[in-house]
Amino acid sequence: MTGMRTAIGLMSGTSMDGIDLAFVRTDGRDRVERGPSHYVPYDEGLRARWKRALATARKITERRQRPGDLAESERILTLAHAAAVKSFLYRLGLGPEAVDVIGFHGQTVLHRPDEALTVQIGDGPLLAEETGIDVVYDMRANDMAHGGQGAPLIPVYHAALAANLPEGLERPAVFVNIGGISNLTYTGQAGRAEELSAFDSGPGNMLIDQWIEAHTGKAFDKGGKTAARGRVVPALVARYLESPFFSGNIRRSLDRGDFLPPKKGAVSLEDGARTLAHVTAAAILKSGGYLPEKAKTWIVCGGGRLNPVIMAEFAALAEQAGAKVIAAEAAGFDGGAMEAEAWAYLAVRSLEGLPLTFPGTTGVREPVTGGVLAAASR
Ligand SMILES: Nc1ncnc2c1ncn2[C@@H]1O[C@H](COP(=O)(O)OP(=O)(O)OP(=O)(O)O)[C@@H](O)[C@H]1O
Ligand SMILES: CC(=O)N[C@H]1[C@@H]2OC[C@@H](O2)[C@@H](O)[C@@H]1O[C@H](C)C(=O)O
Repeated sequence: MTGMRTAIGLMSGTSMDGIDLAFVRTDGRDRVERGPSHYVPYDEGLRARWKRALATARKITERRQRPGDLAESERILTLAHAAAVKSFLYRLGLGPEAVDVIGFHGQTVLHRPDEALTVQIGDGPLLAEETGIDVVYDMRANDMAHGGQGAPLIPVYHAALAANLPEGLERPAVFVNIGGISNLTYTGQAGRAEELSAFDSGPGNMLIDQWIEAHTGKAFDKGGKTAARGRVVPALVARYLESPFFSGNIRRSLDRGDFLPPKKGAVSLEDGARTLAHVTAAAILKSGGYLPEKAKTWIVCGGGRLNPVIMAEFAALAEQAGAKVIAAEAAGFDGGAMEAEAWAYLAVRSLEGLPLTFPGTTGVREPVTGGVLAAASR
């Protein structure tokens, strides 16, 4: 029988708000025991640094290039992750020997699937040295080398979770992550990886975040309070939904720069926030039309589930389509930790040489494994 391993997954997503950590015991197949999770927010200085890194990274033409101060940012990001791992272990009363492997996502600073170019800053060997734990990192590269779009990678973890969906939940159930960007996973009737159908579905919170920050200096619309005071501006919604991304072409994954917030002054702060919350929900429904079957239940994870206006807009649109929207917690999962859990699971799959991606997830030619191992010297 294949053994279980303990892993910590680390996710610094496109919202660039902080580091999610999760502890998982798994065989990298269908056995998954979810453990505790933790979150370490970035301070304003770091968030500003990652934003500058996105601009600097536009110069990159080959994924190993680190123009300007990107190498320094990579080191700072890695050390922030090492500190987060140490504080997580300290809280759990564990030492590094209790963990077999870390799954390290790093920070995406550039994603151009059409040019087979995806760049995550994050120094795996440095993280292994700092923590004393083996690290699997750079999990998107091998997929791209085999014709995939390098994202999304979470679907194979959704497939493992789908094996344990609660009774009474109407199928098909589709996982939706509403992070900076949103993405969908249809796991198929049997929850088998070969039946997976997954792709990015549109802007998640990133437009709302940028809109709120430009007007108020705050990082996001906490509790959807600003959006709740506004109204939907249909002409603005139409402009977003007319994007060729929604017309069923071949793009399965998005970059932060693929959608931009409205120009300041185009509409009021409140109407902008409300309209963008509607766009987030409408984009999911629109992209959901390309799944093999219509969703009956949408299981929402990611920070967007904490924005009641996004959730209300989504629930209303889903109801018109005969479906229900529930937060991941209502299905027994942790909607905040799911991506970090996935990175722990993927790291174990990588060690096992199991595929991370499939034709139905990233468009890769055939199922491929991925990730690079940086061994710790213990
Ligand atoms: N209490 C809240 N009220 C409203 N919105 C919230 C709340 N908490 C988090 N969010 C939103 O969720 C975002 C963070 O979501 P999440 O951590 O899932 O994104 P991510 O993992 O960085 O992105 P991705 O999944 O695209 O990589 C925040 O930037 C904010 O927009
Ligand atoms: C290139 C990149 O970092 N993509 C992210 C982003 O954030 C959400 C969506 O776009 C998803 O495709 C992906 O992250 C998740 C964790 C994934 O790969 O499954």
